[in-house]
Amino acid sequence: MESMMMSAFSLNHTFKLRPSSTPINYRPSLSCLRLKAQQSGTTDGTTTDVSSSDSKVDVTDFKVRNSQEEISATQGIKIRRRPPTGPPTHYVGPFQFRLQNEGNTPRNILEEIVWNKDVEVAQMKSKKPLHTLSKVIKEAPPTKDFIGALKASYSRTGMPALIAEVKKASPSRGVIREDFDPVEIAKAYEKGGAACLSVLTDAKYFQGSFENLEAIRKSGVTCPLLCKEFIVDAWQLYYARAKGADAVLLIAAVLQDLDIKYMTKICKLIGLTALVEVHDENEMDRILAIDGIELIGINNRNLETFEVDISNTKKLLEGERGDKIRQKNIIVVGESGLFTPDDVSYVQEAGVKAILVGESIVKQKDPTKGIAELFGKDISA
Ligand SMILES: O=C(O)c1ccccc1NCC(=O)[C@H](O)[C@H](O)COP(=O)(O)O
Repeated sequence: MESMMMSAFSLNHTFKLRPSSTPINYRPSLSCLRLKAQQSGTTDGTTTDVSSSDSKVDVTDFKVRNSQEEISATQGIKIRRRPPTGPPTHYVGPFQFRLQNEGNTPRNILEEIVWNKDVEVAQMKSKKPLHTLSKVIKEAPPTKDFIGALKASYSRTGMPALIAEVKKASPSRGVIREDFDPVEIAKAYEKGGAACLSVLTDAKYFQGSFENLEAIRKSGVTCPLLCKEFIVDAWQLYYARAKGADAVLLIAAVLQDLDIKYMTKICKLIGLTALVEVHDENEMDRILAIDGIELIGINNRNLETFEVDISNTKKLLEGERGDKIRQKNIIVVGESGLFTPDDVSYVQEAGVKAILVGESIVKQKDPTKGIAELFGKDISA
């Protein structure tokens, strides 16, 4: 079973589910590929071309999507990874219309981001297939120790290690910093004592880019870099690594348990640290049940509603969950909505060893000073 799943990531397996006119956002996900291989009777995950009969394809595709929804439901995942009913198309003469309905309209911003990402990744993948990325990665310098940097900073300062976010804009805040120079900001963060940096690479919703990530990596900044993306496909892990990332974000609200399990394995294989992000008790319990997780982020922002509440970090670290985290030696990162030294103390008392901060420091004219203000002291020395 295990080898079959790993082989689903391999390049040589192309899945031809529909004729080429099919919208790309209906390509099967990582998990779909696994199911597909099972359903077509292959034991090694290799391709079965089922395109010879369209109706057979539609039924299989429908079953696969339904199975995925069932798995997500049993895990309490509300985010639908792609539009469940597909975009209905209507033709009037030469014109094609798409009508909005419950099945093809995202329910919230996170769902919208993920649906867009699915399309974007399919396009990027066709331009840079995995074998090309594998070659780049083989030649690339080794990654930097993300967790090591967090631990070293915590020991040095006695305060949560800072993952400082290079963030120009966001869906909840719009443009946060107009005069945005990613390299300058990254250098200012490093000077101010940041242990690691988080670089947003999503263009559509955050005005970020992989060019920013690459530019920061090549600028002489030595902090380990987190590629802050919406990962929906294992290919993105290779892409992030090829572009200079040392760590990636895996969002539990989006990914099923098995995806998280195998993506963290791939991360280890290619030298990346996985920061697994949770927002509620159910997501925390799911992640604590997976072996090998070393770094968990608790997001204080509800990505479906934008509501920010830093007591979320405390809530998820109380009682048995906190005990389990300590037993497993997992480092916890408090994420979002941290603006003052009191906020930092609050999440530190709750049990975090690191914090991920964007808005409050990136919007300061001098982000180096912004860090000192956030901590209430200079943490650079
Ligand atoms: O920031 C948003 O509006 C947002 C919306 C939808 C999905 C993700 C979003 N943000 C990602 C983050 O969690 C933050 O960038 C990060 O934790 C830093 O938060 P902050 O310090 O509040 O800028």
